[in-house]
Amino acid sequence: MAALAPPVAEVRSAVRRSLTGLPAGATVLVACSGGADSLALAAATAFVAPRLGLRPGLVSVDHGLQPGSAGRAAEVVKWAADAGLDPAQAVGVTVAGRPGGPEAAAREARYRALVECAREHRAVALLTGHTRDDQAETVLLALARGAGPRGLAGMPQRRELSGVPLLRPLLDVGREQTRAACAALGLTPWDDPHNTDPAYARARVRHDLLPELVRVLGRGVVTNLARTARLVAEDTAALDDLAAAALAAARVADGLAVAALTDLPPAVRTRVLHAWARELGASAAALSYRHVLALDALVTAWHGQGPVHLPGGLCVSRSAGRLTLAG
Ligand SMILES: Nc1ncnc2c1ncn2[C@@H]1O[C@H](COP(=O)(O)OP(=O)(O)OP(=O)(O)O)[C@@H](O)[C@H]1O
Repeated sequence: MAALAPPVAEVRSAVRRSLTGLPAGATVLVACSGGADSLALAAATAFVAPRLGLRPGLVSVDHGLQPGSAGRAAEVVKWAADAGLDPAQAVGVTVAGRPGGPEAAAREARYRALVECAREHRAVALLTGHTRDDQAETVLLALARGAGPRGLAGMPQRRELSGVPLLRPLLDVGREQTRAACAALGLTPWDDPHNTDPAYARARVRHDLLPELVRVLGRGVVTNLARTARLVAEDTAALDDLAAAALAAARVADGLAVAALTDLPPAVRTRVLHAWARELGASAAALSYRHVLALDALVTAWHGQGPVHLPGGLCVSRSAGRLTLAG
């Protein structure tokens, strides 16, 4: 028997680690674009899942934005069905124009369709092919836009999306490995032209910035950026726990007691205010650093200023030593 190619073994091990412990008999669904990362993931899942008593399936979303996209999704699905993935399904979505550009709209439509599919098939996990290189790019982009620790923490290995667990089994695997795994298995991945289009910041980071960083600082850069994300994520989780306890302690019937907030470290206090604003109904996407700073000024730089306006038409004011929702 031919020896197993190391990249294939590496991708399979990563998938095994991610899927171990899921309930036997359950369906796990791979989100596959046909690109090297998600194709390697799908092939590994087709191999590993049945050995763990799980049922592997695949869904490929056709955004309808490029010529031939429906044919490509159909090819992925045909390959998947032959590889034993069931369901193997293509789903078309309509991408509406919206602020943030077509990429943002496509991502939103894609995740909505993927979650619907996962629900329909009662999947216990939806798997995406994000790699260590994607993580490094995410960290660099977050650093450049001043996103703070929440951005620098990058993508988690696991999160919930509208009640569906989303897993990223390849977050510790390099992109080179997924390409090599596809080659070793005789699979021909599709190369998304968007991934090389310099109009997109991520494509510029991928093709210009990261290779330059590797050239200047050495090959460890990608792994080190991904490790930074993991370390920041741990610290951020600890600060979030402290903030949750501080928020509970600051609550009064109609808002928050300023005296309970004043002496908190800024990193905890701003988290308390962010979490409270979210509770009041401000959407995470619309709530900016500027809003949180304005709330913080009601606590730490109080000179009788007027209310703070938050996204969603919310209005917070300070009176009698409390922050309350006005109106
Ligand atoms: N059209 C799609 N249908 C289904 N899943 C998708 C689609 N596009 C992206 N995904 C999922 O989201 C992940 C990240 O996609 P993205 O395009 O950001 O990265 P990528 O590095 O180009 O990945 P890939 O090489 O798998 O296309 C993919 O690995 C895949 O799991």
